[in-house]
Amino acid sequence: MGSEHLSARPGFVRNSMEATMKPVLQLSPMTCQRIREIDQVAMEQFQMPGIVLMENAGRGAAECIHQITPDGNVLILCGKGNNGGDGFTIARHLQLAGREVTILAMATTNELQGDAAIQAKIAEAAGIQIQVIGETDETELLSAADVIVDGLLGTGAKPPLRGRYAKVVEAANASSAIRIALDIPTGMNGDTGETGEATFRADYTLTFAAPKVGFEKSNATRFTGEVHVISIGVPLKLLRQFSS
Ligand SMILES: NC(=O)C1=CN([C@@H]2O[C@H](COP(=O)(O)OP(=O)(O)OC[C@H]3O[C@@H](n4cnc5c(N)ncnc54)[C@H](OP(=O)(O)O)[C@@H]3O)[C@@H](O)[C@H]2O)[C@H](O)CC1
Ligand SMILES: [K+]
Repeated sequence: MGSEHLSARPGFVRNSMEATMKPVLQLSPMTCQRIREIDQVAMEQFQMPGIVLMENAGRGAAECIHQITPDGNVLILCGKGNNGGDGFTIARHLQLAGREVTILAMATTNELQGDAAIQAKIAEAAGIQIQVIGETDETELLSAADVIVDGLLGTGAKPPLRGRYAKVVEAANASSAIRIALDIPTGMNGDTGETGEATFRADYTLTFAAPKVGFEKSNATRFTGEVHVISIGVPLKLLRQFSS
């Protein structure tokens, strides 16, 4: 059927954004460890490579970011792990949607491992601008951003923030940008909701697979902002195994 017929069909969704599918099953809040078990089961029992989970996470988060902030340039802060890997993935999808995207990476691509390294290499090949901390004036990058995405630390964080992470988080918090955290605001313990002296103060947190139990603790909302759960594309059968 040609596209000219599609739009004639009653109820045709004109804006593809409205067509974004949501899982029929929403998981209850979980600990970081339990979330990481979802990753393991998806890979071991459902043959889903980690890179597929990361691609789903990144594409879903990019669609949400584009809906929340349809305009303005986007600066994505990428840590050394898979939270950073999500950031590299998001950069490609936002660039594809016509957005101006820059990555501020906490490590060089060849210091990365696994799925994060793959996504970083794809982003490099895609010509996405990647600035490495210490080799650029991050203060200028952060103050010029309209939207800042926190892909520094997620469920693998072990407080306190090391090296330049605290300085980057504080500079991001001091900016006038809209701040969006990936999975968990950097500096927050996803299980307890406890926050360190430097914690990313997000307007929105796009969390993967399920909300984190720490988000329910008092004053956590001050750092998570509005929480959106992003699907990582695992089968409904797996979600049912993890729904209490
Ligand atoms: N199932 C899912 O929900 C999926 C989640 N995804 C994303 O993956 C992250 C978890 O990735 P992981 O690599 O396990 O951990 P992080 O990226 O959060 O951080 C680990 C790296 O950060 C360094 N680190 C740890 N603590 C600190 C600190 N306090 N200061 C500085 N650096 C820190 C750590 O270095 P080490 O030397 O300690 O090893 C690591 O380099 C999850 O949050 C999601 O975003 C998948 O993308 C999709 C499926
Ligand atoms: K984060």
